[in-house]
Amino acid sequence: MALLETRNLSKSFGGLQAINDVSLKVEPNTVHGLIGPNGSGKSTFFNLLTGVYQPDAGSYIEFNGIDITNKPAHYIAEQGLSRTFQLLRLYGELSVLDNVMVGYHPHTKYSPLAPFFKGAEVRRQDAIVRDEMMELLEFIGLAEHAEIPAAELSGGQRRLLALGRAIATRPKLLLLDEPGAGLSPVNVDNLMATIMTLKERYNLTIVVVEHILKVVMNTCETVSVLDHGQKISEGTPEFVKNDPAVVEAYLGREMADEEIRAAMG
Ligand SMILES: Nc1ncnc2c1ncn2[C@@H]1O[C@H](COP(=O)(O)OP(=O)(O)OP(=O)(O)O)[C@@H](O)[C@H]1O
Repeated sequence: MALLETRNLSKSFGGLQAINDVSLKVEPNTVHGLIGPNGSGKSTFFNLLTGVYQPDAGSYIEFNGIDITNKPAHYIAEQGLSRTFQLLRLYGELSVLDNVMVGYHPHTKYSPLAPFFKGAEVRRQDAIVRDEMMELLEFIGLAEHAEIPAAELSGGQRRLLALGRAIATRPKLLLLDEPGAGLSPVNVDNLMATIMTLKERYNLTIVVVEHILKVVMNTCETVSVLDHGQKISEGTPEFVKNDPAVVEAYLGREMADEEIRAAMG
């Protein structure tokens, strides 16, 4: 059974059909890419999945066997659907460790005030959470920076931290919104490796929107392509890369032939 399924998903803003009748399935424990030219509807698609936007009538979204159409964002997040943002939202003054602890917080069983009345049980839980979060920081390569304020991290490290914080919420499905944007080529390679490691370690399913097609081609089992809000192609990276409809969609945006080939290469 698919972990996520949309059926006839549509969203219009006034006269503009930003998402047009998109049906797709995301299989569990896969990395699923979502690509398309600028303005093709990728962000809108994420916003529909996470309950930021309400879809048009006739749309249906199912996650983990539950109908999440028109459900509020907090309910959808509680079901285990989590996302990272293009714009980072880190707590700069908090330590790196505290930033991932914040992500974990909904899972702790005691009240947020409990640390002020630390009993033995609370201290025990604190220690367990700390150990788990340190392990997560090890995985994303930030353990040695655990105690410094997040604001002191480099751009690439902050992106890793944002990823770590999303994973700390223990999602079943993680939506990554352009994780590679602004990264150096070396960091892009690290990011790809990190995505794959985290997927295995935390048994995640990942949907990734990414303009750096190398990331999509190297990490995704399946790729869906949007153009003008419609799904125009879907399949393995190899299939999509060679699909004339996809090349056409990018060319239609006046991208030179060599450029698209190089980007997809
Ligand atoms: N809140 C909104 N109100 C009106 N129009 C919107 C809104 N959000 C998105 N749109 C429009 O919907 C279309 C799809 O935009 P969207 O941001 O989803 O595309 P995208 O594929 O994520 O683009 P990019 O790759 O540039 O981030 C665009 O024409 C955009 O202007």
